[in-house]
Amino acid sequence: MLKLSTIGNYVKQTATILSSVLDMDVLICDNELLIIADSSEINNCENSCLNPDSILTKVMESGQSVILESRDEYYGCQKCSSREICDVESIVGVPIVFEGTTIGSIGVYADTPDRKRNLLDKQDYFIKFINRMCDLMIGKLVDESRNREINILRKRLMAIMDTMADAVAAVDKDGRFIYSNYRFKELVGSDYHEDSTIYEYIANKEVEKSIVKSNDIKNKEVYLKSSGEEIFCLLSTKPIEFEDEIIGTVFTVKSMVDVYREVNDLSIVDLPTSFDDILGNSESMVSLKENAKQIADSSSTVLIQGESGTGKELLARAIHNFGEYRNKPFIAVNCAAIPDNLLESELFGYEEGAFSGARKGGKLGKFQLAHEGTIFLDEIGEMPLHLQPKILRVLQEKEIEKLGGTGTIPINVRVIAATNKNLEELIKEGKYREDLFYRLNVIPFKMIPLRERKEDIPLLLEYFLHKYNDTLGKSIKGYTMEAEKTLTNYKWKGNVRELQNVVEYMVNMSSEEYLIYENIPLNVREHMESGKREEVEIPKLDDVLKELIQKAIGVYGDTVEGKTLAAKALGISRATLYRKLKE
Ligand SMILES: Nc1ncnc2c1ncn2[C@@H]1O[C@H](COP(=O)(O)OP(=O)(O)OP(=O)(O)O)[C@@H](O)[C@H]1O
Repeated sequence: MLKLSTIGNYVKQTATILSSVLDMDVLICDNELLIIADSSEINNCENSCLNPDSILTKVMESGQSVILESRDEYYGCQKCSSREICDVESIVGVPIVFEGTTIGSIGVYADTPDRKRNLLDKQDYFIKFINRMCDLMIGKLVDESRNREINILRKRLMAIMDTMADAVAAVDKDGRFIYSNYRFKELVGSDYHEDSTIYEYIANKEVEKSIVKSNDIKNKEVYLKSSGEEIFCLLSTKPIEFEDEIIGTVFTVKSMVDVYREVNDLSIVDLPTSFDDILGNSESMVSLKENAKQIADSSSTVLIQGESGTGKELLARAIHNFGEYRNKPFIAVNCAAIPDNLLESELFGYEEGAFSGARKGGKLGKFQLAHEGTIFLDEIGEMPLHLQPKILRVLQEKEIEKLGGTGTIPINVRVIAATNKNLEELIKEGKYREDLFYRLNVIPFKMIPLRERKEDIPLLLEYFLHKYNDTLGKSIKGYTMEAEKTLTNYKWKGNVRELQNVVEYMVNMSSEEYLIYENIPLNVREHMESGKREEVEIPKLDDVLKELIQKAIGVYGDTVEGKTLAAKALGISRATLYRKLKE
């Protein structure tokens, strides 16, 4: 609700003007009877309230103008305590009405017989004039309230803009700043000053076109000047239109590092692999993990070679997550899974209009997305010959060129490549560049196939049994000796991946307490070296008993006391022990 007190000074000026034009005292109060202005010097009762019996109360209640010809007519004056000292002869009271609601009233007081005559003679003129002044006050009040609303809106908008992660700035037709949010000032840094133009921070022909010709820009890669440096950013613009005229442009700028982070957060399933996930206690595996930990922080290129399913990707992820790279992106690209003609744009990205069907705004490549982190190039042996020099260039120059692009983009990524191919053989066959191989093979790792670390198989069998018990809601206790021996001696061509799949199959097939030989998939059973089931020697019970009793006596001694302790340890009575010894 509009309040007269909001424009207190204007109300006072109005009272003064009315008083001097009409040559009478003027009092203006609001609908709570608070006196906002009083022209009489004697009755300067600002901030005080009117008597509820006053004539202006009546005006407010009725919403009509009132003319009091003599104060004797009005009961409020008759019982007024100031009656003796009051010199008011007659009064004109006019309500101040806004949209049907009385928000205050104006009283004009005649304090001499001449003024009274004047007031009464020209009452119509007086009321008209006072009403006109009321209209002016209402107009002022509406303006004031609109200004307040605009200010509130502006403040809200600025608060919203300042919480935005993107840097936003609005400029006029000359590129001069009208507004820039907190992030924009932060990005530009100490160079920023309000009375500058956008051209001082982004020197780019398209930016000029966007302002002058009101062209939209969508995700254009540009350099933004920031505290004496240049930051690589993504820019979008939108013209500001008002009454069919372009009056400026809004710039939205994102630092490329933020863009990569956002895209990665949204699109990459981060598997928090650690070295503990790489199972294996064999000497070869322990030393491989130790060496890998050693180089986890290094920016040098790593090449992991090994048969399929030996854990190359697992190792790459563990290296990334172990060291300083762990909070940066890990981007995996399977070079064999992407068709040759798409691989280049996938790796390096493309500019808008690079080819027919290219997306508006272009596309970021995997190398850019991996900026400051690790790119895992799986199946690097499948890299087509024509792309090999481009990979070599990233490794050597640390920059990429987008498809259809004109300039180069600096890239800071650690490359981990993996292959199950013999790259040296490929070089001999002319299918692989020797220089690329040596550039990749800076820190080499060779994954050990399962058949060369058979001692790790029981551990893996145990681990995957637990895993699939959990997944499939079963509680199988273990493997029969026959099943375990068969699985341990099998030549795992598909390595851990194959073993894992076999255990999953067996857990699915079993309805017993233990996984048995018959649960093993047929193809594994058929490919056993001997072509028949593994023989498991079962010792005679009496022989086992004999061995255990001899062991216990060996530990506790062949005395009466020793035999008592041995019987206890074996969980049998002393009498049984003596009987067995006798037998
Ligand atoms: N040492 C290991 N401990 C536990 N799981 C492993 C181990 N090695 C491999 N695995 C598992 O085997 C599967 C295959 O592993 P991964 O993809 O890392 O192998 P790879 O050598 O990269 O295979 P490819 O050459 O086919 O890409 C995954 O499910 C992985 O978790």
